[in-house]
Amino acid sequence: MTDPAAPRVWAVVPAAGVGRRMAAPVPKQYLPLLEHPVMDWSLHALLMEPRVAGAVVALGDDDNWWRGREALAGKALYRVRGGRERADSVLACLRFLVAELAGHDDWVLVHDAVRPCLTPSALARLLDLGLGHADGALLAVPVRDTLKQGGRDGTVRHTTPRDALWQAQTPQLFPLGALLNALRDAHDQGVLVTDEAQAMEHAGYAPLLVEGDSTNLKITRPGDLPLAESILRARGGSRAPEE
Ligand SMILES: Nc1ccn([C@@H]2O[C@H](COP(=O)(O)OP(=O)(O)OP(=O)(O)O)[C@@H](O)[C@H]2O)c(=O)n1
Ligand SMILES: C[C@](O)(CO)[C@H](O)COP(=O)(O)O
Repeated sequence: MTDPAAPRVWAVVPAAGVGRRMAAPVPKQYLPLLEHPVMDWSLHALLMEPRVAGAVVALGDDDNWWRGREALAGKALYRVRGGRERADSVLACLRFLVAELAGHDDWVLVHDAVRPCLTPSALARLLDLGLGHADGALLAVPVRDTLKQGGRDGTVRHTTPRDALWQAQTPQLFPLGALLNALRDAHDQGVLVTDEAQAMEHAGYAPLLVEGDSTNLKITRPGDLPLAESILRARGGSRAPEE
């Protein structure tokens, strides 16, 4: 039973990329993963969380995943046209929410369509810790490898101290109004942000880092798909996404 006093949370899923680095015949969010499209797993992980009200998905013009879908895991799905950059796709989702669905005090949970291995426990931890933090919060993992700065000639320039470095993941959780303003200002100022937290930082906020786990990988290059499959199989095939 969800807490009636808790803010409403909408999932925002950017899924309009073309997947250049994957070099697959179709954008990677549509590739099969244990007999379901990658993005079904990502959406299912979000929508199974009781505190998530529904999802707005940014899709490309040549999408054929949607096929009139209106729900997944019993929650409402809405679609918008994605933009040139990931940030533009997220902004399109936020504008739709403000115009059509959301209330002023609602929050958004932005999650890459190509992160299919998000666990319910990591998502719950982010919501438990982040919903009370007005600057928002994001899942991240501490950097584990030694980091090298490379030079143009392919040699090491220097080793970067890693003790305070984190690898940002998604979901990233923010108050809807604050994130909309931050992304819109970053766009208007020509600041290309690669995640939502960067836009919020640019606006002067300090999002909370919530430790996730390294299995929440982003499907980016060909080797990532079999890795995601082994992660899901190790969880017992996880809970396959419902229609
Ligand atoms: N204009 C864009 C670019 C990306 N994305 C989405 O943002 C997420 C993370 O982006 P990334 O991994 O970079 O996906 P692509 O942009 O498709 O990959 P590439 O950079 O290799 O082309 C993906 O779910 C992707 O579909 C989006 O909605 N709109
Ligand atoms: C949002 C993100 O997944 C956080 O690590 C990442 O910045 C997306 O980068 P991409 O190049 O758009 O995949």
